[in-house]
Amino acid sequence: MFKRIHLIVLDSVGIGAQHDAEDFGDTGSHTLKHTLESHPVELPNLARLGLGCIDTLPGVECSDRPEAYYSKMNEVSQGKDTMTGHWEIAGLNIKKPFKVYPDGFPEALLDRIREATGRDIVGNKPASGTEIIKEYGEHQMKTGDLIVYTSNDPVLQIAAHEDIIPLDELYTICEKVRAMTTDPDFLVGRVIARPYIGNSKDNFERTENRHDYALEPFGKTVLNALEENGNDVIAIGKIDDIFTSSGITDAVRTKNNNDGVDKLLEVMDREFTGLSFLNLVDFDALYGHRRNPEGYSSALKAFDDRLPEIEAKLSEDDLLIITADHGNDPTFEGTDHTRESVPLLIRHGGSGNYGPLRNSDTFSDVAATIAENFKIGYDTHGKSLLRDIT
Ligand SMILES: O=P(O)(O)O[C@H]1O[C@H](CO)[C@@H](O)[C@H]1O
Ligand SMILES: [Mn+2]
Ligand SMILES: [Mn+2]
Repeated sequence: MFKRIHLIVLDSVGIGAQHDAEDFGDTGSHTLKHTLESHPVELPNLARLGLGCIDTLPGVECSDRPEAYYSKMNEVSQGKDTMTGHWEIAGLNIKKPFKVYPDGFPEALLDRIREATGRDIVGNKPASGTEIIKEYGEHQMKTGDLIVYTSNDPVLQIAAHEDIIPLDELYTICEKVRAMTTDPDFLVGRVIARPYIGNSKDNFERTENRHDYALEPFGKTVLNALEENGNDVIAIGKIDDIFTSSGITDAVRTKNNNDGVDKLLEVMDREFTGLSFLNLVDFDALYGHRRNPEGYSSALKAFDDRLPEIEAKLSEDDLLIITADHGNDPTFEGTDHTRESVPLLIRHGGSGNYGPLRNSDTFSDVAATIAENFKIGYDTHGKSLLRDIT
């Protein structure tokens, strides 16, 4: 039994279209391969763990003596968004896809928002967040209207210039809209505050004051089971938002991927028993959705550079699990997530009998592994990998 499990989600770092990718319009997507083909970088530490043995990846050799267990996992849930991916990692199977709004939100909902906020609304369509502020930002600066938009993800996003709609007000508006969008008529997976600054469409820039308002997970997760059992569950980065704090005993905020690794290292220095759970969102938010393979490659390299610092803190009582929540191939058409399998890398502080694990039919194998390790009798459709981890 490991005293602590450190789970890292590399947000959107998929490893190739999974068997049902066609149903999602994502045939042929492959985040890691296409990113590395487009902008080659060396990932010596991920290669050392065995990343290049999971699939053929340009520049990432399959190590003869991998220093981790490796495999890939498929997503069983009917969705490819962040909440669905993380909730499945934590043991749930989301059978009914979240509602999406390809034609914008219904007028009745917009009316409620207008009434509750005293502001009018522009946008109301699927859009890229950087494009929509170019389109409506100057209008917002003149009128104070809210810029509401969505994507292929189940999200209602509100972009607001920080000088026109102060952050406090934007957050209050998002909380109100969150409360309006939990019933089936207007169900939205996440409401997201998207503040930005600048004085014209040529220099608008989004800030790190983004805030996500998710829904409560649809069932009991392994995080809830851990908490009930008296274990620590330390959320780092977006994890607290993704689970609406449910099953989380402590939350640490982060500014970016690099800060996320810093915060994980600090958490690893603490005395605790249970789970640390980190999400590194920059891969997805800054590079995947922006279809920027060069930035994506650099972010992979930056994470790879820092991996030895994390490994150096692993004792024999610590298990490190690295995986992802969906794909977001920066070379693929559109600007949305891609339905992909995800890599799974697992190691502890000692020298294990490292090598391939069976592939997983569901991300919930991670939850089952955590549950078995902490002997908390959590019921999930996932199957534990623990007996193969020596
Ligand atoms: O284009 P931006 O605003 O970055 O939005 C992206 O971020 C959202 C939440 O992760 C996704 O649904 C995607 O639409
Ligand atoms: Mn994600
Ligand atoms: Mn995303």
